[in-house]
Amino acid sequence: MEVINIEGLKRSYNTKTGVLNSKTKTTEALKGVSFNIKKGEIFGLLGPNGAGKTTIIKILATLLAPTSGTAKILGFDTYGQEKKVRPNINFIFGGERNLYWRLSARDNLLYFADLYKIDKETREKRIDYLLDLVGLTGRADEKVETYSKGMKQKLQIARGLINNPEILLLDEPTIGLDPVSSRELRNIVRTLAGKGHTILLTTHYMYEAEELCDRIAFIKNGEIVALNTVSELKKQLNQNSIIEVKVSDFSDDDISKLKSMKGVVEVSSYLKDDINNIKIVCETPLEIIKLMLEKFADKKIINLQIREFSLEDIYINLIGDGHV
Ligand SMILES: Nc1ncnc2c1ncn2[C@@H]1O[C@H](COP(=O)(O)OP(=O)(O)OP(=O)(O)O)[C@@H](O)[C@H]1O
Repeated sequence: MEVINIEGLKRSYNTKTGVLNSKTKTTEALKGVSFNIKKGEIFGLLGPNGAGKTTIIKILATLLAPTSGTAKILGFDTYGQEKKVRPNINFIFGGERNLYWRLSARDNLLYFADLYKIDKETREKRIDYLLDLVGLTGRADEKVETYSKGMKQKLQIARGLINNPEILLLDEPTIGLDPVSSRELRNIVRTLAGKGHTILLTTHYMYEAEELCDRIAFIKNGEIVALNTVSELKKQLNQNSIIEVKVSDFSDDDISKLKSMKGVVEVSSYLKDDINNIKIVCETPLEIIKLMLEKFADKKIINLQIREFSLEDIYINLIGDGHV
């Protein structure tokens, strides 16, 4: 069952430039975006700064009107049917400061529960459940100002779940968090999806998207350039493999020799601690390795591995200069 339907979504921003003789500049942040998300899915929006990801989240969150096209949640238009949409959603923008720092976690949640007019009995049970879900039960009655960044972000997640929303919109949920806190948050997101919540998230962390997302849309300059599961995206890229080699005493001439070997598509390298770190994109990795060991028998190969394309390789291929 699809719970989010986006169809031909466009959004422009008009900004005035200059003070005297000011001119209006129009930015087309979304140029006709369409996609659907199924119930219980974790869907990732990936793309460079300014691609339009937050604009999509804001339109879905009923905070921004589209210029044209539609964004629907559970069949209700996020522009025009806001009152039908809002009880079913909630949103969290990474690093936002809309918690009350002088209040405890529990009192913050009580306050937000009040805004949603949640009855007393449900409210208390839900708050206990959410504090437990995000691992804050032990500190629930301490003031938020004494919390670490990770704890505040976990409380944001609890805040975002206070109305038990079917759909949760997360804009860079783990920004600025340490690896342990990020992992804990990812586990919470996974648990939520397991319970049937649908999650749309943006992130600049490729491993996060790779680990969490059922499907990913890459967005660039306000347009979707690819949309699929990670494994399908990898298949679509091409049939090549990557060989990574660490070798000492490798000259520019040797790199040129590598590049001219049959079956080699692309070679890139960088020097660190006097060791050449070489990445070879090729069609037949085993043959290339055999040839390399023959041609460069006098070189000291420290490490050699064949690996599959990562999401980061796909990102660079789609969003960057077309290379990997
Ligand atoms: N309030 C605004 N006024 C004018 N232009 C805006 C406004 N908000 C966003 N834009 C422009 O719209 C485009 C898309 O911005 P958006 O914030 O959606 O990108 P993003 O993909 O979320 O970027 P980031 O990864 O940096 O958060 C950018 O060119 C941005 O400058």
